[in-house]
Amino acid sequence: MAAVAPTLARRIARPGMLPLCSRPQAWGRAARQSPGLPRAPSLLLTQRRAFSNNKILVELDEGSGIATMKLKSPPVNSLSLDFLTEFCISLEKLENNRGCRGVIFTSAIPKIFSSGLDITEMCRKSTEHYAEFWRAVQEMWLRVYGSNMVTVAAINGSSPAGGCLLALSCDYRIMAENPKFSIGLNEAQLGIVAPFWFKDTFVNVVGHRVAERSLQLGCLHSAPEALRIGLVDELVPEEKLQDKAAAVIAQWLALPDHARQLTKSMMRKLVLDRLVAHREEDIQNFISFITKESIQKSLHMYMEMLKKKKG
Ligand SMILES: CC/C=C\C/C=C\C/C=C\C=C\CC(=O)SCCNC(=O)CCNC(=O)[C@H](O)C(C)(C)COP(=O)(O)OP(=O)(O)OC[C@H]1O[C@@H](n2cnc3c(N)ncnc32)[C@H](O)[C@@H]1OP(=O)(O)O
Repeated sequence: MAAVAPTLARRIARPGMLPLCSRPQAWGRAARQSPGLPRAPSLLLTQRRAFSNNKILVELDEGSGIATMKLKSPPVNSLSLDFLTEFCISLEKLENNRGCRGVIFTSAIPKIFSSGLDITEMCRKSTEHYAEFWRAVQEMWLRVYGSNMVTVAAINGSSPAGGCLLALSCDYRIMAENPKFSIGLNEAQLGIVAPFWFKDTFVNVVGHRVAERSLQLGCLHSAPEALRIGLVDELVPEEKLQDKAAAVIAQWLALPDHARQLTKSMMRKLVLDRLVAHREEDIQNFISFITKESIQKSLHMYMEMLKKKKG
């Protein structure tokens, strides 16, 4: 996979080529297999297929049609260009497998779901690098938010910024009920601004007032608070998280696919179309913003603060 990743990264990045997400997704794609009766995944005698790359483990239960994508990029599952590339490859494989109808995103790293975008990718790099990186961030969001599959985030650790975006892009969020775990779009704390599509996704989940306050203050919400403001849908003990996620997906999959998919598309289309229509402009905005000396200083200070906290 290591050899494949840079090739795909270039494919995502090259403006002349069709981006992966130009393939129709939740909007205009044929429905997946009919669900039949709802079945509890744990009761099925079925085959499990697994594949993995350097950073993501994927297991597909062929009986239930539910896959689990486990993020495994130590130390903190930061969303680097390589990670995002491998993530999109894995998700595309599942999208192309008509037997796969639902995906659970979770982490293989204790206490951390994802630490968000890899800050080192945004520090003192070339314009070309920033363009490639930001296109990959967009691609992840377009793929998850626009997925035809039922998507559930099983949030088994802290999930700031880009990690929170991944969870927000799913159909349902279940978090481990540990008050030490936090989640939110904390960009303002780093001296940066959440892009409009992060904001739109957040508003669609928690509503305008809660989103505005939380974004302006760069809040990281503890798990109980995240439940209170509707940022996550439920809390469960950590050991029950995966079973609960599978049970929720089975429940959603009990409905006819075409009705669920068209409804999802209707709810999300405006927000998705907005980025699709302004993708290049958004990349240019990111580059102008991130190359400002004041922003580079803020990011540098934030990284120093993380290191100090450790030592
Ligand atoms: C007008 C607007 C126009 C356009 C829009 C423009 C710009 C928008 C731009 C960007 C949007 C960005 C969104 C993001 O996702 S930014 C990332 C935000 N993430 C964070 O704030 C998380 C920071 N990390 C933490 O809080 C903690 O590390 C933790 C809670 C995740 C884990 O804590 P631990 O105590 O378990 O671990 P640490 O010792 O803190 O970390 C271990 C190790 O990992 C490094 N690290 C942590 N997070 C990141 C990261 N996100 N990127 C890169 N590296 C990270 C940390 O420094 C440690 O490294 P060392 O071992 O010291 O080398």
